Amino acid sequence: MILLDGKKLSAEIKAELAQEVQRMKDVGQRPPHLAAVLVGNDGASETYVASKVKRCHEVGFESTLVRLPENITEEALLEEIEKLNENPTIDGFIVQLPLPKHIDESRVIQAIRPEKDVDGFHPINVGRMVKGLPAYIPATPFGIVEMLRRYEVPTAGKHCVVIGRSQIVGMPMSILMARKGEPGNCTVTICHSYTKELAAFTREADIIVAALGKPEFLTADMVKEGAVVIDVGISRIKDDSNPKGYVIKGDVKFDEVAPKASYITPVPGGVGLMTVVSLLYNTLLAAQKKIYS
Ligand SMILES: Nc1nc(=O)c2c([nH]1)NC[C@@H]1CN(c3ccc(C(=O)N[C@@H](CCC(=O)O)C(=O)O)cc3)C=[N+]21
Repeated sequence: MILLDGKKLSAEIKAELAQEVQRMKDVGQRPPHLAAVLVGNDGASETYVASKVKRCHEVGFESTLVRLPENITEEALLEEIEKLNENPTIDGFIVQLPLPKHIDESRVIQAIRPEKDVDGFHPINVGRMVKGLPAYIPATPFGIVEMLRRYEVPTAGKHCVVIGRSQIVGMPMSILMARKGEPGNCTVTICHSYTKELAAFTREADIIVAALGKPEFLTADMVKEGAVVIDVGISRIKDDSNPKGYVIKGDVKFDEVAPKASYITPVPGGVGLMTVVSLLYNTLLAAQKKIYS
């Protein structure tokens, strides 16, 4: 079993980004600048956004955190987005999800200028990705593909089963694994809440991407010997014996699945860390106008 080590890989990628930022500064260019919009004060969202800001500084990017109150109106949020769209010193920005229930997420995402949509959630970027045109690839699937690439995990001709069909992970992940190229060239099955006999699919899978958001859902009996197992889950489970008051659990029952897997990602220390560096990478592409020239 080989551990797909997100900590090690993300550190490598951060070093590459830092070097590129230094090169930009050396030729008199300003560093890439990422902004994050955080509405309300959900604990997990606070942690993720704080981590994004921290990583920016580690590689020499500028970052701006736009904090807005939980009760902000949709119109006022759209005005904030328009300011970021128009601000020439900001290369890319994200609106942290989920948003409060009274706000239409889809409308907010569509208000982001595609050139600055470093999350890759705008329909223009989704459409471009599906068509194989230059596009920002959503950070979590991008990070997973980068892990498979750097560990040289063979994917061509393999059966990849993606559990979950979310707009931010399952859907783009399926498209990336099926598309021409390496990693890619997979036969892909998308499983979701209406799938009958889900275990019959996962037991056939050479590669499993668990992105359904149910802690320790994938157990050893659901996995073929030698499968590649990618765990996208991050659930906070209350645990008073832990100083933080919670522990993080993935969608995979790691201890029992790991001995059967050829490659597996841990949680924490796996996909989540790759997500953050992929967002930085997209911001670098934005600053260098590599997607939209
Ligand atoms: N507009 C938007 N874009 C996102 O990219 C986005 C989002 N909204 N909403 C929520 C999800 C989740 N997400 C994570 C980022 C980092 C870790 C991460 O760094 N995880 C660490 C530590 C986890 C912890 O300690 O809480 C690890 O897995 O080792 C996890 C998950 C980005 N998301």
